[in-house]
Amino acid sequence: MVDYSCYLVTDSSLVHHSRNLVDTVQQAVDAGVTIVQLREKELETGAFIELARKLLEITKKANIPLLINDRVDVALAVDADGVHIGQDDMPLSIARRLLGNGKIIGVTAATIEEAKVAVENGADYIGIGACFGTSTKKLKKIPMGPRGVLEILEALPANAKAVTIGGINSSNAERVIRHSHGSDGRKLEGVAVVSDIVAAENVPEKVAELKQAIARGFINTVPASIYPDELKLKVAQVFDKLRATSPLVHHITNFVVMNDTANATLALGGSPIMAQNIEEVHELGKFVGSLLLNIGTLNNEFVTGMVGAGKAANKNRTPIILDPVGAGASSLRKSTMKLLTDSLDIGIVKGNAGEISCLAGTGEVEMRGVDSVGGTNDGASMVTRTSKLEKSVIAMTGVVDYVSDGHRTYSIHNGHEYLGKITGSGCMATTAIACYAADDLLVAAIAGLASMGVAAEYAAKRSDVNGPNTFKAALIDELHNLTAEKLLQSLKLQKC
Ligand SMILES: Cc1ncc(COP(=O)(O)OP(=O)(O)O)c(N)n1
Ligand SMILES: Cc1nc(C(=O)O)sc1CCOP(=O)(O)O
Repeated sequence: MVDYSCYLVTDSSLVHHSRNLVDTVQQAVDAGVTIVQLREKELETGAFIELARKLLEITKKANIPLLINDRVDVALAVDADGVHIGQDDMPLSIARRLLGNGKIIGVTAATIEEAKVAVENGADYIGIGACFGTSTKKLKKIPMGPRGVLEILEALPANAKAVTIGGINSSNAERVIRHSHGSDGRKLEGVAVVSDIVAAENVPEKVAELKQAIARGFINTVPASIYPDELKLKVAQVFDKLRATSPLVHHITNFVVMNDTANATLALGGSPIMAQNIEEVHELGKFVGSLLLNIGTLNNEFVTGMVGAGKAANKNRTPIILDPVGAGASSLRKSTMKLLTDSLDIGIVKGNAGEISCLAGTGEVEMRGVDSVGGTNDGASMVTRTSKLEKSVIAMTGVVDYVSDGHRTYSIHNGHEYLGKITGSGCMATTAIACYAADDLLVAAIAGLASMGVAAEYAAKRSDVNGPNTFKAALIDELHNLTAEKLLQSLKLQKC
């Protein structure tokens, strides 16, 4: 059985200046890559064969396969373990005739049709790409993201094997593999990586990081169900922990709500930092407990900062909470949401019904500006479906709030109509979720929405509240006055 899980594809033009390609492959193999493909675009045949012989010596000692990119003649000359061919290379049937059945043949596919034809014609595995953008190769098509990879995978027979390639690195490999877990239990065999390994300063460290990320991606545990009373106790526990630890919540958020969300973070017990400049997000990333991305008022600086901070957060395993404000309202917002969900591992997405339906791609709930027009008749199934699709916890706000991790779905029946009469209450709910995100993400999403809902009920009851404006001030006060006991007493939580 071939192990495709950590697949190194070479490119000597990208090798770090401190080594040559042979050293790089030796180090990567020693660190545990499971298969190597020699991919050289500029080498003459003689030099290609010489290099292939050197790499074959390394891979044979480690008992892993060496494949040759495009060049069936070189594979035959050195008796390599097989080839990887693209759509414009030698046809699969001829390559098979020349190499015989004992050799591995991989074929690149960018569409369902290409993948199906390759499998029908006997490809041993499919290289699905490009998953993400890459500077290693000029791409002919827009990257398909993890969702596009899953669509191709699910169209193939259950026993077909596939890896994905294009922009894979140690900070997104876990998400890419996890995202490929299909409804029928199938998944990718692994990920193929060029620059993240060959250009790395420290190859063994990089391969170790990648292997850990890949291993995490393959873990497919179905979480145990939790009864609402047990969950309420967990909410009370995480509230006490929040007050004791005061985690730093990094916001890249819109300027309409920035001040209110910073105050809501402080009132609930977290510590806010608002920073979007790419020059500082990496430095800050080392210290924050969670990263909140809110697309409410977009410009290029915000988007660059979000992607940069998001990648750093994924690398540091810091949870990301996304608020796709008004995602269905314009193409810019929709494409930004797609960019973020495709390129980052998002822990929790919080949105109203319109935003969540836009994320799911169903458009079943319309948007007017940043607001949903109406709701959905079946919020529970909408969040469960979207969570399964996105592999993120989904928190959907409305008259009733719904939270799901794809396996467990709950509804929260707290709040007050004034929440819909002030700007930024949805963004504050996302902030509340981010304050709890150091813990289990399902619990965090419920605790955040519960805190907002219960604080809103206490605020609306106050004698000094006469309308939306006084309510907003009272809401910040009541987030500050919240206690674990109040949450336990007032939280109305149901299992769906
Ligand atoms: C594992 C894997 N998947 C896809 C490719 C791309 O191959 P190809 O289409 O032949 O393009 P080039 O590599 O020749 O640029 C690959 N090499 N490996
Ligand atoms: C060789 C290759 N094939 C692709 C495809 O889409 O078929 S993308 C790609 C380059 C992948 O390089 P990196 O890991 O550095 O992003």
